[in-house]
Amino acid sequence: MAARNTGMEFDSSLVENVHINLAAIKRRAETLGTRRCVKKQWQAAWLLRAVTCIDLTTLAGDDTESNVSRLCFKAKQPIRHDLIQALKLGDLEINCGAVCVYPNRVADCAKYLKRAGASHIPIASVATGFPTGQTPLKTRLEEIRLAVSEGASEIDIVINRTLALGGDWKGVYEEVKLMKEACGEAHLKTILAVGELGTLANVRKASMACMMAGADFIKTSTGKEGVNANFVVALVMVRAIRDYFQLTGFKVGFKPAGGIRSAKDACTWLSLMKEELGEEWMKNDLFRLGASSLLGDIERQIFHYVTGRYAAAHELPMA
Ligand SMILES: O=C[C@H](O)COP(=O)(O)O
Repeated sequence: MAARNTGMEFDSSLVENVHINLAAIKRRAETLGTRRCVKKQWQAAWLLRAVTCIDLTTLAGDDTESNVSRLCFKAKQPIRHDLIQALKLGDLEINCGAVCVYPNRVADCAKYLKRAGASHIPIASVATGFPTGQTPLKTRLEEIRLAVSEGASEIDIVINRTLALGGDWKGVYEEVKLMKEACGEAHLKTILAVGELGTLANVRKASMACMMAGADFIKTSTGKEGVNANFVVALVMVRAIRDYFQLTGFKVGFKPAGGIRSAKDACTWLSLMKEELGEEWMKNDLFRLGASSLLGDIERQIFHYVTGRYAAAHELPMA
């Protein structure tokens, strides 16, 4: 992880008079989506990089010890050993960036990552009444402390959209600051839930309020809203990260999440990070892809790269 963002005093000028040039942002986003972003000879390397940036996620009501244990073993060995060898990478160990679960499943992750010899893989827990955040502040803070005590080293909180939609950015800042304190040594990712913020100006303001309060990452979505990660909101968020860095010297990470399912998209996300923030933001201490169903397509593409054909169902045991 990059050096932690210790935040700053609330500065209202950073959340006032925000104007977003929607047409220009959309034009820029279209250039990301349409052109080839990675040369063929680099595709496998980019896909492996993307794997190391995945927060391998399961956030379902029917999560059990058994599917969480599979998730942990998959995070430890996301790409088959023979494919790694076919890429002439020898015994290179590739792990996912983290596993991401509900607080009640954190202890399972700690148990199975240990059993897999992979206790170095961070456990990210969603918290604070994920996905809606509609529980009392005291409960939300307690949930963070509980997840940390069970073994989470990264906490993905949801911001208070009621405060955000009412324009109370100081209120958002103060809650996130308390959440940062509750995290202790754990890294704080703040989920903006962009699909519920109404405007891109609010996305920019929410990004700034969270970073001022000490967010180590800003994350687009819970994966449960109607609108998930997309390149338009991402551009607003990564440019806020750039401005915050210029202002404070703190490097805040970015995590698009929700609906990211294709290997091609994973490369486009990496390309966005490279072009907007530089190569430093293409590594997993400053970039994560929150995804429950992306790894399968990446495996399929790597299989294709190695063998020249697409995998049959039985050839790629999915998580
Ligand atoms: O934080 C991660 C998201 O909940 C994952 O969303 P997804 O299931 O659409 O990949």
